[in-house]
Amino acid sequence: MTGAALLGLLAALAGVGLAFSSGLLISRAALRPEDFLSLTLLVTTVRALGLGRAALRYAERVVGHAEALRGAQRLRLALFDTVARFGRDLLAFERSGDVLARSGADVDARMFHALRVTLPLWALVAVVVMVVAVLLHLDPLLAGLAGVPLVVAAVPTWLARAHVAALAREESDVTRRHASALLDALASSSDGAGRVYAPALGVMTATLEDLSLRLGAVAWRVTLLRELAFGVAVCGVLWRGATLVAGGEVPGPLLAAVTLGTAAAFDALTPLAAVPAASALDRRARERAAMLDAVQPAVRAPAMPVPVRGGPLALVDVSVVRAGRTVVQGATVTLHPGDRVSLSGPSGGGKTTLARLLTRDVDPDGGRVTLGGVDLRDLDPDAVRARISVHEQDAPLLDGTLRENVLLGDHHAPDARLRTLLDALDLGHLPLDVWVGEGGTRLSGGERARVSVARALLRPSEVLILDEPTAHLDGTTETRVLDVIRRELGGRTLLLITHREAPLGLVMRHLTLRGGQLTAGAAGTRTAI
Ligand SMILES: Nc1ncnc2c1ncn2[C@@H]1O[C@H](COP(=O)(O)OP(=O)(O)OP(=O)(O)O)[C@@H](O)[C@H]1O
Repeated sequence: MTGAALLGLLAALAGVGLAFSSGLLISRAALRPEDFLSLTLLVTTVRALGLGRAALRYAERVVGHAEALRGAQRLRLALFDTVARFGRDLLAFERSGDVLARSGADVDARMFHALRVTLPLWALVAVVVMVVAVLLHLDPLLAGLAGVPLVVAAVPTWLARAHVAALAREESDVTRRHASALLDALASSSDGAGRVYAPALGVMTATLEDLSLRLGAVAWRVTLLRELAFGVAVCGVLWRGATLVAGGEVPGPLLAAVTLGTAAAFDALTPLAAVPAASALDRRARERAAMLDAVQPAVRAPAMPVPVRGGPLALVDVSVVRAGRTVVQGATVTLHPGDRVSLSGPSGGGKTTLARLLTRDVDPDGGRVTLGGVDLRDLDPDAVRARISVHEQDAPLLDGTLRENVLLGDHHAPDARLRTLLDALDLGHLPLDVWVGEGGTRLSGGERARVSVARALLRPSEVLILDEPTAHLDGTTETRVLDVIRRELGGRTLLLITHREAPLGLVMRHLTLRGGQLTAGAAGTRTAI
């Protein structure tokens, strides 16, 4: 049992003890106020239990939440490790609403399991045992009249557990689907597609309302039966206690004590109502975690990685099949350190896929991708990626300031360096502190791309992969950006993916990917430098 559970259990027992001793004190004080010494002892007991119960509750909350937060930290780190395995492909496996639910509701369900499930069950057992043991000492019938309703009051919760668990699981599933659909609707609201989601969101909202009403209906029935059991127990104890007092078998002051003690014991039943739902959500969260663990990401790190030693990056007879279609077939090319190569070809022809082979975001279905002659599959993917700086086609930006986004390239870059680079990229009108919005939505497509290019250029790396860095730009700005790339490149290897004419002086070789075939030289008027 955890420290918090032990404290909670003691607090529950202290609550019953407090009611019992208070009843005793009130009756004693009323019947024999002159018996000062025994009253002093009772007053002290009541005070000790009152303060003790508050202190125990407080300590249980502090210790319990500290334990839960430590558990949440472990769970979140494990979750980040799991989702990080998917790299940039995460959203091909998980919808963003699901990722949100995993890091919110699922972690909550698992971290509070001990407080919401284990503790209430232990506390109830301890309280029932204590009350029955004390009352048995006085009279078996008295013990039965208090103990039986206490146990019976727990039965409706027990009987309703499967129903409540099913409703809670459905509620959590619908909430997750609702979050996913809402995020999709928000993400696509600019082209009106959000309206497509409205009917489905309406249905899910209605389902959630219905589920909440059905859970409420179960809760009030369980509460009503618990209160009935409470009434039966208190009346029964009063009746039997009064009979015993009248017969002289039990001293009068004990009547108030056992009645109040029995009433207080019912407090232990209150948290029980939440146990089936909490337990079901914990199980659901564990199942979902196990399912995600079982999914194989596109790439896996080797158990014993070979140390990365640099050298040429090469594709050796590489083939890639995506969605049943061969997008790269038998591609062979070597990028020597300092090479500057452009890659063009029709849309959907596999250029980005080829770049992702080099960063090991995907593995080839045939052939090998090597760094310094070693297959990337034998290297630590993080170490490989640390050597490569990438500007992705859709230029994803994080919700934050311009400075925060560019600093992702190099955390130590001073403001002056950022400013010079951004000014050179024609972004002088954007202050470093400007908020770029979620995904960079407060910037234009061309501005977003240039921020992403700045970040890639800033990153200390040996290889630079720029996937259509000038796709959104007018001719003048494009020339400017290509000049900056040329200046900032230094001796780095460059792979420039472009649909446009690769600029003279920037690249040394042209590659074309067409119909899955990678060929040297480009169609049309290109001139190799
Ligand atoms: N994660 C994925 N799962 C399945 N298929 C994919 C995935 N990513 C890309 N594809 C498919 O692979 C093919 C090549 O895509 P890729 O993005 O490499 O093309 P591209 O040449 O870069 O295109 P563009 O010039 O339009 O950017 C496409 O048919 C695409 O649908």
